[in-house]
Amino acid sequence: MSFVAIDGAGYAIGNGPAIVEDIDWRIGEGEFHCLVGRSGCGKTTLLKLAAGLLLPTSGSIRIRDRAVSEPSAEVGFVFQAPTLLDWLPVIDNILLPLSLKRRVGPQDRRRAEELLALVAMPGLGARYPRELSGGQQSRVAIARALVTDPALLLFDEPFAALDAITREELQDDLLRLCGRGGTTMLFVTHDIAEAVYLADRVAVMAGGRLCHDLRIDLPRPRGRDVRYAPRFTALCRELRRAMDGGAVAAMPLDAAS
Ligand SMILES: Nc1ncnc2c1ncn2[C@@H]1O[C@H](COP(=O)(O)OP(=O)(O)OP(=O)(O)O)[C@@H](O)[C@H]1O
Repeated sequence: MSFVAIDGAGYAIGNGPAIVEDIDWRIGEGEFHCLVGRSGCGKTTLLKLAAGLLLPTSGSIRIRDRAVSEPSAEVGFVFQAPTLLDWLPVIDNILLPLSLKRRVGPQDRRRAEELLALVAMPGLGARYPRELSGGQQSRVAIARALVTDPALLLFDEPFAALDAITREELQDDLLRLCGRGGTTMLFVTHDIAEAVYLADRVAVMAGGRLCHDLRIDLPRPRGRDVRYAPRFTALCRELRRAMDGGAVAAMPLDAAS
């Protein structure tokens, strides 16, 4: 049994054309998968289906063999914009998913402080979002998504608005978080190099369908030097060709696990 199993999933609005169509995809527990594709090809829609924010109009999406029918604490979502609440200090922004459901206690606060340290912002819990850089706000958004200990974490181009250096630092933070194991990640990006650096597997989407998938065989742990390796460039080139329509390959996307 795969951790995430997407079988023939599609989504259309009313009688309109399908926005995503015939998606078959398997994600093994603890794996990091990326989804790349041009603007408007349906990436966000697929992510929303996995989050239970939309329901498929055909096929099915299952997590741990249970159909996804609504948002749940098991699935965290990191959006393109950090969407922090300006009037709450950082620590309360991180605790928000818990405080919306129940009273938070000292143990929750300790956990939030730990998460802040994990995203390289130790001791900054009393600051307000307006006192943070864009990169720091993104880090807080990641900590907030982790506070419920989700089994699956979904990212919708979370670093798109950041400068290249900050982006690389956040990618390294994310790899460090993955190194802790446990959380399965599905990450949407326009950026091919970002996908290759982060992922165990990358799927390419075009016109609402998955048209190519590639296992990333770069060794882990990955550090900055990997970006200059010939294999890294070759993998980026293959994905670029697929995005240009130059390669169509084996589907469905079956995780080895
Ligand atoms: N609620 C909606 N009503 C009508 N059309 C929609 C709706 N949501 C998405 N679409 C259309 O579906 C297509 C896919 O949208 P989606 O946001 O999933 O693409 P995307 O690949 O994430 O794009 P981007 O990379 O620009 O964020 C787009 O053409 C979009 O206009």
